[in-house]
Amino acid sequence: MPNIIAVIHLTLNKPIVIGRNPELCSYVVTDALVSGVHCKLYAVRSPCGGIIISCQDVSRNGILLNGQCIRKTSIILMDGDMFQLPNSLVFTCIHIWLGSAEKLSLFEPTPPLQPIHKRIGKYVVTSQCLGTGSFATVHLTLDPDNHRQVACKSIRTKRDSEVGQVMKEVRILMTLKHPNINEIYDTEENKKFIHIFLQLCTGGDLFTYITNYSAEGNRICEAEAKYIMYQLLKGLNRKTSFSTVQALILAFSLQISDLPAPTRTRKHSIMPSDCWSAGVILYIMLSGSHPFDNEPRPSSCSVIWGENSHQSYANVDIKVKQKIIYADVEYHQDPWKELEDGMYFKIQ
Ligand SMILES: Nc1ncnc2c1ncn2[C@@H]1O[C@H](COP(=O)(O)OP(=O)(O)OP(=O)(O)O)[C@@H](O)[C@H]1O
Repeated sequence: MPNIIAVIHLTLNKPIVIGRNPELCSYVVTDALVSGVHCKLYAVRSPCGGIIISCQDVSRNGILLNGQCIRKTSIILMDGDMFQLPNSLVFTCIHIWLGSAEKLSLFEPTPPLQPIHKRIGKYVVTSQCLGTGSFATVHLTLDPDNHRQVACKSIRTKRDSEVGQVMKEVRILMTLKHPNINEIYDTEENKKFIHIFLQLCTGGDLFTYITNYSAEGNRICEAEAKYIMYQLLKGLNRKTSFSTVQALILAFSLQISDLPAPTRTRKHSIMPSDCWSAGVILYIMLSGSHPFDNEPRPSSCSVIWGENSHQSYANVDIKVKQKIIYADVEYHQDPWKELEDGMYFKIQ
């Protein structure tokens, strides 16, 4: 049984800095191979409702994650993971959620007690699910050759034509290198799946960030919205003619998915559909609500009471589509009256 010399408690949205410099670090380790600021620990809420614990290495000598060397990158720490400062302390990550006992979301992926690993090419794909989208499932993955964790996005394919289309787009995106664009490192294909290995985002998603951490309730202040928007537009400006991308806000390592949008032409340096999506994101950041999708969704009660829930969902979708087509956006209510600068922008 190792000696436990200290326990570091990590609280949501309150980073802990570990290193040798007492003025810059909240947890000081004096060993010679430890850098002034060695690494930073974060706890943020995940889009699925759980908590993401991450460690950003900023050191000269790196850290060991379960015996693997990790350098100058951010990693996600799972329950039971061990990370070690070079020739120094070993930390075991234990997830204890001291918040409400209820599950925060019905869709929270419950990690298996014994994580399973699967080899795909040179990558070790873990059973830890980072999230699911309409077309793909994303798993936490190790890239042993490059000493880093990555995200593996697996898309199930049915037809060869689908594979060709997705791969064409992926190959174009792989040529893009920009600090505000989520990098695609590699791909692997087999008869059933295309696996895309992506830069790992450890800071959660923008929507969860807006709705969980902002002092203004469900929205963020104009200055921060401006800063995030600046980075988003820089990423979009670089990507110009590509149809899907995850713009990455580097400072927070947040990811933003493109929203569905009208058709595009090639006249602008940023595609019209991307401008439209960016406008929607700015609206959400400033107001805390969606400009078009703000109708209440049918509750599960409607199923119990025998109502046709598919029909109710379809009705809401039709209303949302109509609002988009007629640019029916509300600017007269709170908070728009107080947002002087924000009023210069309008989604039309
Ligand atoms: N690079 C990444 N790092 C960490 N988590 C990721 C990464 N990419 C995706 N995820 C997680 O996986 C989820 C699903 O991602 P995916 O790209 O398949 O769908 P989406 O873009 O969120 O949704 P949709 O495809 O339905 O529009 C995301 O919501 C996110 O929580």
